[in-house]
Amino acid sequence: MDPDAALLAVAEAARADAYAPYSRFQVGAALLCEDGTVQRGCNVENASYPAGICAERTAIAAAIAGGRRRFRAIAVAGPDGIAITPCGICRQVLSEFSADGRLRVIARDADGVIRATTIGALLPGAFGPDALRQA
Ligand SMILES: O=c1ccn([C@H]2C[C@H](O)[C@@H](CO)O2)c(=O)[nH]1
Ligand SMILES: [Zn+2]
Repeated sequence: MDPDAALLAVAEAARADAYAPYSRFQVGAALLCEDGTVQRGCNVENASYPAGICAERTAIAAAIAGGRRRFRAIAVAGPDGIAITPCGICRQVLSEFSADGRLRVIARDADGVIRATTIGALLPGAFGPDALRQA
């Protein structure tokens, strides 16, 4: 199987773990780490709505907590027929761990076609760790 399709299949499986009783919009993520491991993520909502966290960030947090900080790609999957693209907060968080902006971001478009881009294309001119080092 094509590597993007394989990673997306993990993201699609991860949707089943989503805790999304409020939006009923289940999202799964699969984060390919530089060591070849794949960390799953899913959205985790909360009765206090703003406390909810997206699938992309649960995957990042779990990977970091597991000692992995270098990532190659992330695949994200939502309900069939709906194009998913990481929200602004997730773009910022993903960008923190992709100094060169080359982290690959994979998802299906509304027609189900697999599309890949980079975090640098999704968040050009990102504010990053370098800015704080210069202060
Ligand atoms: O890329 C996305 C977009 C949305 N969501 C979640 C947040 C919320 O729980 C629900 C509806 O926005 O979907 C994600 O996890 N990732
Ligand atoms: Zn998000």
